[in-house]
Amino acid sequence: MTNVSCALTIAGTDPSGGAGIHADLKTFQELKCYGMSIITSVVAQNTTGVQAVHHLPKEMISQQLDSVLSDIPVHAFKTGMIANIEMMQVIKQKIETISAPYVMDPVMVATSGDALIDVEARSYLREHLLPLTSIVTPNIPEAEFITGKPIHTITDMQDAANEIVHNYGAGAALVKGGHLSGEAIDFLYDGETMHTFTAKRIDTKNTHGTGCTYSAAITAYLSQGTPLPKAVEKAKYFVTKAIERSFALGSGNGPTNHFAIRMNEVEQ
Ligand SMILES: Nc1ncnc2c1ncn2[C@@H]1O[C@H](COP(=O)(O)OP(=O)(O)OP(=O)(O)O)[C@@H](O)[C@H]1O
Ligand SMILES: Cc1ncc(CO)c(N)n1
Repeated sequence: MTNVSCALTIAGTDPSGGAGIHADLKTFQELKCYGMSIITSVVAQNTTGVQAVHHLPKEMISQQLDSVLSDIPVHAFKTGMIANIEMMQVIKQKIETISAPYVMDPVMVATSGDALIDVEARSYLREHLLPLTSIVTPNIPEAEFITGKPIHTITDMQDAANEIVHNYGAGAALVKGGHLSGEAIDFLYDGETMHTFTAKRIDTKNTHGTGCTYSAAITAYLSQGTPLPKAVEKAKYFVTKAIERSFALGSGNGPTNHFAIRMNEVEQ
């Protein structure tokens, strides 16, 4: 027996290394988890956008899940890009058997603006997967889709978090303010308390994969037994450092820096 924490991500790929499965595994590694991954779609993308997408057959997604679940414990897991309803149905069936925290990043559109999931799959995600979550981490446009209401203010964000838990059945909702101006404020509503996480806004265009990195960090901390609000607090610190020290790589939105905290430690 070993006491390592095992974290699993179910998501699409990013060959340029900044988002999706790649961001998730790098984050798991930095936060000292044993990382595992189920690939849903192979995405040809980079810092400028998405060039092509190839979806894996649902049978292959199912088989990857069987390979992991029949062999290795999962202490927390996350989902990211799940492109269509067929995939969602298979994933739903499998994850219902996992008794570990479930973090959903309700990925719909990439930082570049490219759509990553079918329009009709958005509603399936909301109706069938959201009620299974321990926490969902929508950005503003995703929270607007889930609630069907526009979000312009901090009060709108808090109302959305509340509604996503009470009306749509999420275990908890973290509504992220990356798309608003001013401080980078996120609200976590866990069914009882509205928690606020604030960081200074960093003046950078290098935000490719911030949502993936943040939700992967939450998953990592939950897999290690950290309680939810503390897991989000620590993940917010991690993602803020990763943005602060992001890489000016590529000609579009550069990637976050998954070893920013380690670099800090080295320099101090
Ligand atoms: N410029 C910034 N400075 C500081 N924090 C930021 C900045 N942009 C985003 N954040 C923070 O990064 C985290 C991810 O939020 P964001 O809203 O960007 O997610 P997202 O849109 O899902 O990401 P992605 O671009 O990967 O889809 C949140 O904690 C948000 O507050
Ligand atoms: C595979 C994948 N998942 C999520 C995002 C959102 O950043 C992305 N760009 N690519």
